[in-house]
Amino acid sequence: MTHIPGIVITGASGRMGQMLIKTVTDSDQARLVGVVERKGHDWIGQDVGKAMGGQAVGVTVTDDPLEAFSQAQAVIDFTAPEATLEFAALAAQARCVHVIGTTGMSDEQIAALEPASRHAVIVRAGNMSLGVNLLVQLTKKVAAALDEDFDIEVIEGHHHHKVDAPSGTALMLGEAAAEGRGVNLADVSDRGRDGITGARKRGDIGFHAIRGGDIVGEHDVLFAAPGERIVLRHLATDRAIFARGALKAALWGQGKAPGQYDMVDVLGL
Ligand SMILES: NC(=O)C1=CN([C@@H]2O[C@H](COP(=O)(O)OP(=O)(O)OC[C@H]3O[C@@H](n4cnc5c(N)ncnc54)[C@H](O)[C@@H]3O)[C@@H](O)[C@H]2O)C=CC1
Ligand SMILES: O=C(O)C1=N[C@H](C(=O)O)C[C@H](O)C1
Repeated sequence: MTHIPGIVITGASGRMGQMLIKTVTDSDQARLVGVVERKGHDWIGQDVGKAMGGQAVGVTVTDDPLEAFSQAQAVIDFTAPEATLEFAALAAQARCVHVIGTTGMSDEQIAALEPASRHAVIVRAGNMSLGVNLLVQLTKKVAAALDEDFDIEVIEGHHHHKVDAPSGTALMLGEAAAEGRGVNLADVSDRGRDGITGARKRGDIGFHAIRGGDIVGEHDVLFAAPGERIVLRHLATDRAIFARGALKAALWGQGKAPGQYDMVDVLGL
């Protein structure tokens, strides 16, 4: 009989947490074995199906991540940077695949994942959807084909609850554009202009963030030259695309060598 991996979802009550719980419980390729919320949350101790307003699913929400991880083969984590760092150490201790969707991590926080990745598989991406990861590849290609006559701007839109900007996806797209051009993103990044900024610097990659209503996630990469413009666009209309990608990553990571991977590895793009 094929082994069906047990999955823990962190940030159970969040927008992505609830979508992930639904995706895993609906799947016949994985089992939901644990759900974690932060200490003091009113879901702790409740059956997560009931807490979500539906039928009981036989999994109780806990604030003890290590206890939950020790029953599992993978942890899917869409929470917040500090929580994700704590979960990385615990997932490594439990030898679970750690799928990280959390965005807004600083360079130092990303570097701090390294010790955990010596003991366990980490799959991290600012966007787990097939469409965006394909767009990343296209952005790299287009940027490599065009010279600096084409100004590159990344424009993103999200719901009014989002706490980080630019989005993780915008940064992935900016990195891809910089890589295609053969430059360092840090050297050319220009974020959110305001005031008398002076004329646009040739070669810069600009970032702009819109926040409003219930926008799930929208990303444009604009290549603008005198006389013509190219726009590469991804529109997310359903968070299920991120949850499906994350579950795919959790299954893909089973039996892989410890290390850090991304969705390009998972999807073979
Ligand atoms: N990579 C991707 O494809 C995607 C990434 N995201 C990212 O996922 C993250 C979460 O997004 P949302 O679900 O919209 O946010 P949210 O605010 O709805 O949910 C976050 C959840 O994490 C929980 N949490 C925070 N600290 C915790 C801790 N120490 N222990 C346990 N739980 C903790 C909160 O209580 C909350 O339930 C964000 O960083 C967002 O940018 C969101 C969608 C797609
Ligand atoms: O916070 C969100 O909602 C999203 N976050 C990710 C990001 O920062 O790019 C992915 C997606 O766009 C939704």
